[in-house]
Amino acid sequence: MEIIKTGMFTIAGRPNVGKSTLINALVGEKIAIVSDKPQTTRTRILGVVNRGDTQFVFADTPGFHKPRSRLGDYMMKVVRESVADVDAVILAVEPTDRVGTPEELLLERIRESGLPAVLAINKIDTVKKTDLLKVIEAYRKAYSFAAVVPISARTGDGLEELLEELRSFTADGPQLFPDGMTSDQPEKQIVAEIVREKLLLCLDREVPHGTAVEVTRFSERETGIIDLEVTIYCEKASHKGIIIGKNGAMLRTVGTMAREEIEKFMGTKVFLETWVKVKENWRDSQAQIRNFGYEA
Ligand SMILES: Nc1nc2c(ncn2[C@@H]2O[C@H](COP(=O)(O)OP(=O)(O)OP(=O)(O)O)[C@@H](O)[C@H]2O)c(=O)[nH]1
Repeated sequence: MEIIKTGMFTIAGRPNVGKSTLINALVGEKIAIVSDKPQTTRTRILGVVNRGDTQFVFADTPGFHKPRSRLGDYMMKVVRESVADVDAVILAVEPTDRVGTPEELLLERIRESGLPAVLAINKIDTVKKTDLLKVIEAYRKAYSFAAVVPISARTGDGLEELLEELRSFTADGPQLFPDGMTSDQPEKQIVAEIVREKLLLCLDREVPHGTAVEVTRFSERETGIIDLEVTIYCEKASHKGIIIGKNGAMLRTVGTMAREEIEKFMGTKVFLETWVKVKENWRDSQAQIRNFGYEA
């Protein structure tokens, strides 16, 4: 069907509320990495969903938090900018009946922007219906939302209802992204993010949060096989040892898990070579941050 309507939406919410899971579930493909550790998402990621005559474009944003380093400053900037230029804001919240400080701050910003806000109460697979009513009531009292939709990004519950609510904020306009394009993320970046996700999964919190991943080689053979070389940068020599692990065991595990997922994503066989390098304090250096694709 020809696309004649488009809408841009931002998904705001505290760290770990499930923004990346939601954007992946809406798009139907993994474009953002997910982990149980907060502050996983570093850059703005766009996800594209076509339904009938409408194209929905979603922007995932880094979790709302207090900056502690330059990378933190940059993430806050992305959050601030992401509420501009959109048709409506989706505020994703945990299914708890107390409006927390991060939510109050986000609502403050949404109010200032004058944009309509749709409340998406996520993770409803973890609460009873009666408790959900209390959550709805607490949020209805706190803000006048254009709509309130209980969802589970994990099971897919409520997602079509969410799209239906968002349809009223779309406007007549040309298709923004071509058919088949589900994200503005270049493949290289998605590959790097998959590796970072596996680091987050396999290592204790402190180590992966100080890492950046760069795809240093990406070439395709005539047979379709893809050769990848990925360099993992960490902040300390001691972290390098942890990432590599005893006899390289940790790096092998991370590499295997990443490769399997990259193969699924690319739809072809992949050879993955991984390197670990120390780059001290990269998080505090503007130039380095830009170098890793987090445009400041
Ligand atoms: N039970 C349940 N868990 C969920 C749901 N959605 C997300 N999660 C889990 O919540 C955790 C955080 O999910 P993410 O999607 O990474 O959260 P985020 O808001 O993008 O996090 P940041 O990148 O830190 O801002 C993961 O462990 C998810 O599996 C849901 O609907 N139900």
